[in-house]
Amino acid sequence: MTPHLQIEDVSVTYGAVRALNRLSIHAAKGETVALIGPNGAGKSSLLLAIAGVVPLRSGAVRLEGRDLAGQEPEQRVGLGISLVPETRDVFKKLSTHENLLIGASRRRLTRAQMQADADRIYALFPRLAERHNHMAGFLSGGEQQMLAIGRALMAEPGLLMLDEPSLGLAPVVTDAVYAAIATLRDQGTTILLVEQNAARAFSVCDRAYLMQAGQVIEEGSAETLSARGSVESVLFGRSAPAKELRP
Ligand SMILES: Nc1ncnc2c1ncn2[C@@H]1O[C@H](COP(=O)(O)OP(=O)(O)OP(=O)(O)O)[C@@H](O)[C@H]1O
Repeated sequence: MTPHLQIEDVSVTYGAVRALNRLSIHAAKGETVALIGPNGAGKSSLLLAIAGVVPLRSGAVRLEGRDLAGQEPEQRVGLGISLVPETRDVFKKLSTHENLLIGASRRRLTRAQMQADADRIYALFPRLAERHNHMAGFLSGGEQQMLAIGRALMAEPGLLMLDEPSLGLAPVVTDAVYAAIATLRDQGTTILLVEQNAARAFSVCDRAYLMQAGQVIEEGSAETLSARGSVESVLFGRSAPAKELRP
């Protein structure tokens, strides 16, 4: 069966820096796939390349078999690809609700449809409902992360890419964000999740790739990778008891 997303032999360079080196991964429709690796492994570059924000030096990005070469980032959003970057960009001077509506601006919706979609986001993140009228710039870091995810969801993506969604968040806020990710997974969204917090990623993913220096060095289920102690050696250059990394 054709994978939902297929990355074939992709290389990305920034001048003399090679961020991705002939990397290949795939995700089936509805699968949640984690990308785990240390700083500089190329995780963000991979998401940016899929979103069309950074160009490929070689290789191909395919969505449901279709080569996305030449598709601009906006066109890729139209094809169902949404990226929530590490910077969790929100329009700071607009309200929470306005930020959500902007997320749906490419879809031709009536006001009632837009409100219904926003209500679904509020159900996913009740905290945003409480803050619907607040200016986004005054939200906490965790609320801004929820809003960035909510805005991406308003585009109704088939493929949602999340770059370090737990970064800098308190554990209780991370719990809320991961509960939402689990709900999206259960609803059948294909998710590509970049995390340094392997235990969190393993709590929701079907499969993970371990990345280092722009390449995949191992792939498998959370159980397999935990049992092998692979994550510790990739992230910290050492081996540790597998149970430490179980969620
Ligand atoms: N805009 C850029 N210009 C030059 N080099 C870059 C740029 N962005 C990333 N790099 C380099 O590309 C390599 C991969 O970086 P990337 O941010 O994709 O890794 P990462 O795994 O996401 O790391 P992090 O967790 O720190 O974000 C690194 O060597 C990084 O310094």
